[in-house]
Amino acid sequence: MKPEYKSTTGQMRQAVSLLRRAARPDQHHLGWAILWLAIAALLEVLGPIMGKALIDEHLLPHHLDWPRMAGLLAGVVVTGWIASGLRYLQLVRLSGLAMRSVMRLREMVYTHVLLLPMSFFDRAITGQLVSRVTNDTEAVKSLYIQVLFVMLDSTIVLIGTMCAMAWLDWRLMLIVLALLPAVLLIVWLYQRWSAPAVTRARALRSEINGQMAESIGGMSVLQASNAEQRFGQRFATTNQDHYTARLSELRANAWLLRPALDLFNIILLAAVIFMFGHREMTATEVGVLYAFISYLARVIEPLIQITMQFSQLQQSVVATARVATLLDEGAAKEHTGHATHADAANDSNAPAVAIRHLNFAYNEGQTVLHDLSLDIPQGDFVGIVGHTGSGKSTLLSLLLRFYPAQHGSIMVHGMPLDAIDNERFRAEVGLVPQDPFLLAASARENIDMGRGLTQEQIETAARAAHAHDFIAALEQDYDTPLGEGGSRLSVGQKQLIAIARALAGTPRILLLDEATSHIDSQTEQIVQQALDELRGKVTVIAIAHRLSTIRDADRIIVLNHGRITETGAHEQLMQIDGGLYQRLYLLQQLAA
Ligand SMILES: Nc1ncnc2c1ncn2[C@@H]1O[C@H](COP(=O)(O)OP(=O)(O)OP(=O)(O)O)[C@@H](O)[C@H]1O
Repeated sequence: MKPEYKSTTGQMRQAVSLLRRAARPDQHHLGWAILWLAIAALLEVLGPIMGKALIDEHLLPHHLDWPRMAGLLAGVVVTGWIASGLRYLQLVRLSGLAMRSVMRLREMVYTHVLLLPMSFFDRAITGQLVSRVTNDTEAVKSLYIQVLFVMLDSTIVLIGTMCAMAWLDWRLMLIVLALLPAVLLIVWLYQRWSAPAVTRARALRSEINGQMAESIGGMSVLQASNAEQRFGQRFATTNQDHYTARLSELRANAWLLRPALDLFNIILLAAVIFMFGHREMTATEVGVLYAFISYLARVIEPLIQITMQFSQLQQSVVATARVATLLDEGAAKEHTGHATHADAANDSNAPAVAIRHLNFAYNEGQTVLHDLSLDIPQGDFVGIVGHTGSGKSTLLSLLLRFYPAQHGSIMVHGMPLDAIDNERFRAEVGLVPQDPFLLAASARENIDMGRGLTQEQIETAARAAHAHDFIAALEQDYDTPLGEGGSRLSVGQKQLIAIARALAGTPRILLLDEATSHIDSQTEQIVQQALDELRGKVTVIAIAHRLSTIRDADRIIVLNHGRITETGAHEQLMQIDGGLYQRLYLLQQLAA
């Protein structure tokens, strides 16, 4: 995934639409928050008006009406106090909204990632993806608090204060208003200056996560190839770039934003005092001056608040836009075909797999499979062999619907692959991958994989895979935690668990992608025995590098540069003088 440098407006639009989506169930809170914040702003605006009344009507004319004076003074204090209380409560309300929205957003992102097509993961970098789900969604929370609370609150206070100023002296208010566009100019300049740095800093942080995850994941290879220094240097460069990007962001803040706003504050005060200086001060104008100066702070402060949030706001908008981009990434085609298990089961004469004129390329112009046609009868054991890169795993990926074929067709039990609904398809076809993927969970959970299977189903599958005995010997048998990636098992045992997992779904077709490549001959025999017991009941399609494992297959398919060059049983293929299979087999015999 490359960092996307979209326009700020584009990012903002993306971010806002995502925020609205995530906050939809909490929308009513927003209405209430606006109402209470408006009431708080009104109360706050009342303070200087009461202060003005105290000065103009009592202090200057020495009209010492103590009860009314005490009332006005208490009014100034109490309105300010209630306004703060209301504002605090709205902050709590909006923070709750923010956290619930982030929770929803995380769920949305994770569920979406689970549905992405395999082609997406060919490009994706794990660390960056994890960063989207965790860091970026967390940054969205700041966006809620900033946009919803600070911005909303500050805008309401600003509007209230301007109205109160207009009521006191509209000409003075106009002067203040005329000067406000200067703030917008400052903010615009700041944004232009700092936006590229903000985007860059985020992208680099993601890159840092990516590098960390990659290095930790491949630590044994990294250390064994003495690459620590090189990786350390690469990391240091990215880290330095990140530091530089953050620094230019801070520079924009320190050199432009803060000084410009302070200067603006002084200009505004000077303008108001200058206007008063040019007028004949009457006694009543002292109160107005007091109220005006009080209000000026209430104009400047929200403006500073709004502008000071921009740096955080930009970071959050960038993060939110990246989450939105991930959510826009097309999910894998939802297969909702009506061809169910029952339909397929009825067609008992149809081949388990029928492939016609299949062509496939990962990237345009680089065809990996060329015009493949093939029938695999139900219950057959078929081996697929060929050189590295000949397209064996690709063929399996297409049978598993991980990628759509560009030309040609694949039928499973007489049904076009696309027409079978997802759930049935996954139940029908089991996979034992080359590298068994084990969760940091118990043996039971690893076989079950969230399918809600009974203990009996799990045990039957484990027995069929010859995994029951070693699982039963673990201290908590099926409930024993297997460690991260199944670290407490041998490679062969992991493979047997993976076979048990595939068998537990009672598939009618079992795909094995070099399932015996990492295991010793003894374990291989166990796997072989397990597969032999499935013969006739399940259609087995096995990719094999070690040809001894498919020697007894009903049919062996030899792939060469994405084309089927030979097919037949072992004996038949051995008859083809100079044939690829014969050469591969003899080579392996020699090596043994
Ligand atoms: N995700 C991918 N994106 C682009 N090209 C790919 C991808 N996976 C495989 N290829 C290419 O497709 C070709 C066939 O690869 P494939 O993995 O199917 O071969 P294979 O016969 O299974 O090899 P091996 O025996 O080494 O596993 C290779 O040239 C490979 O580089």
